[in-house]
Amino acid sequence: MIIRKLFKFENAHIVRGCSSSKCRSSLHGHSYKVELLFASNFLDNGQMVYDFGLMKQNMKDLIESFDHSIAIWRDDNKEYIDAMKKNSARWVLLPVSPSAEQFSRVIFVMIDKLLELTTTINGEREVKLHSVIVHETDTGYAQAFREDAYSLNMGLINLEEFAFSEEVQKNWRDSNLLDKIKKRERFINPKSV
Ligand SMILES: Nc1nc2c(c(=O)[nH]1)N=C([C@H](O)[C@H](O)COP(=O)(O)OP(=O)(O)OP(=O)(O)O)CN2
Repeated sequence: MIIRKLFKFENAHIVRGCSSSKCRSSLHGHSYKVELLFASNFLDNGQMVYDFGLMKQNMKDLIESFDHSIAIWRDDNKEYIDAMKKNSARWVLLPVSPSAEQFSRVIFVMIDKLLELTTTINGEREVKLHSVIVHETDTGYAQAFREDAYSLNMGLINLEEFAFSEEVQKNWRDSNLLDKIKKRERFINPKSV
């Protein structure tokens, strides 16, 4: 069975090198919709694959990092990167360019790592992240499956190379969220949410 949970955020970016001129040369924003799809052949004590409420903790915080922030590709030109960081309190620096495709891969890797490190306590079994869909507009979206997220053909997504501004980190329930994931520390799901 597959379940899906929708998240939303507002984000600004430039996607260098693409064919659409307005997209590659002007800073612009989108109201993103992100769908996380989880799969399991089992149900938990509440007869659910994975309680949607549990997704609104650290998973939501990771996705909300992009809300009202600027997604910056670390290989963009230094002048642009410095200007974005100087003028926006909320920014996320990524090892890949922020196209819908790369956003779906980035979010896949973040959520997948978090899920892998999470001890579930309500009978959840073999819950896997199936795919991540990122709707950039009402008419265009990208869907990353596991093989896409970890495909070297599309560029390595290494969490070590992510940087979140202080203002972004301040809004995480757990201010060490990313460091804990990087250090592969374990998370235990709350009993009640
Ligand atoms: N495959 C992709 N193509 C494009 C991406 C992308 O991430 N992946 N991104 C863009 C731009 O960010 C652009 O702002 C969105 O482009 P577009 O879909 O053309 O947006 P519109 O709102 O103009 O779409 P309409 O369907 O015409 O309303 C470009 N391409």
